[in-house]
Amino acid sequence: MLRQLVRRSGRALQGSAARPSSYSQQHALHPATRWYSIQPEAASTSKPLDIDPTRLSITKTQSPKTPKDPSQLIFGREFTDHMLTIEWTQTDGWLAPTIQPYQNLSLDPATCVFHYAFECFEGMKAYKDSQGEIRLFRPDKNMERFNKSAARIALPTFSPTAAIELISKFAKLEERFIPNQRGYSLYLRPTLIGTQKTLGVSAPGSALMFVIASPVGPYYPTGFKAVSLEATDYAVRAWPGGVGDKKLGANYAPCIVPQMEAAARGFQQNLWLFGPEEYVTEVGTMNLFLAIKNKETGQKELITAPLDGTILEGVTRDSILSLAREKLAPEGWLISERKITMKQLHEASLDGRLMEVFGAGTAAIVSPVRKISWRDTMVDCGLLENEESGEIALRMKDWIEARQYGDEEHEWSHVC
Ligand SMILES: Cc1ncc(COP(=O)(O)O)c(C=O)c1O
Repeated sequence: MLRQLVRRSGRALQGSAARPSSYSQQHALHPATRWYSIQPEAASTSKPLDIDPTRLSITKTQSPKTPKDPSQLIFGREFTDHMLTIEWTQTDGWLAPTIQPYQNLSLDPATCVFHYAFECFEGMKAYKDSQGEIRLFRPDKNMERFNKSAARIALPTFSPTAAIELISKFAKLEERFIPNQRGYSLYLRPTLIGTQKTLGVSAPGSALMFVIASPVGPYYPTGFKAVSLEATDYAVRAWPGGVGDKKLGANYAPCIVPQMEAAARGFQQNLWLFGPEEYVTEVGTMNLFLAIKNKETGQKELITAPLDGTILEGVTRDSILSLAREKLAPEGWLISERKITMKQLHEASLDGRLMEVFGAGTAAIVSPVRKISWRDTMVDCGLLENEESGEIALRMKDWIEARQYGDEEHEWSHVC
């Protein structure tokens, strides 16, 4: 693959003209962001092409795998037979997409992704409904976030609808890997890397988007298991003006040591706090929700941190907020995107006003929290001893799954 890439990049650098494409003529590149438009050479050539699904070529594997027994699946260890790849060069734009047998990438050691972390990714899922149709859940949100991440690190942006069309074809091709049971799905990992061979620190002149797929089972195979968190006060995941709100690989490696430290003390995840106020931001790789009763009025409030640049704009977070506004607000709940400090959370717990706490993300949908270790205190998050989840987390999981598996026909569900 790399040989092809280098050959194409070489030709591109000699200034070959953009190929005509009816798709590309109809669909302009994703609105050029500030970050995209500062790539000087890209701006000076004829208009590079957007991703064009009509140019897709498919090469099927000669040695198809037998899908693993669903009960044996471990998250992210098993992969399907094929991968979707789309190369990009500064001059030609996005080249013809291919679906080809799953294989190693071969990249020169000087490739910029290895040195300066030109990498961003997405995490999304395809589900099989009761009719056997394959459905993506809110892929438009993932592609919107993918473009924002790419633009921030000078990687090329693309048409979200074109990418969704290709990912849909890819997911459908791999449908035999998606078990026909509730809780199972195909985890899709769109990834974009800078592939230019250079130690110079500059915008990559070539890139590769690839999508791989991994069949996954229920996060909690035997039902919810509430987790315990350790509040991390010695390391910061994200800060205003930083890139913590983008899904860059470079954001994840530095989180592992605090995670390991929490694990060494017996906690499943760490809770990221921010600033001297110790605002509660995210938990591990999930957004965080709290259900609290107001001290004076007793009004129930569902709270999550605001999108101020220090948290990832989770698709699940957005889905929960939307469902809460649709279904909980009429029951009298206040739905808030606002800051809350660890001290306020602790006070609510001591007063018996903290009803429940849960993480939210694509992998688990919701992850109930039993307790949080903070300074020398263990903060109780409102679950009874024999309870593994609060009511809101349970209801959210049911509502979201109904839309993921197409039990409830909804615009969030994209039939492939
Ligand atoms: C840091 C972080 N926060 C939150 C989330 C949840 O986002 P989503 O709901 O889109 O999976 C993720 C998921 O990958 C994440 O990595």
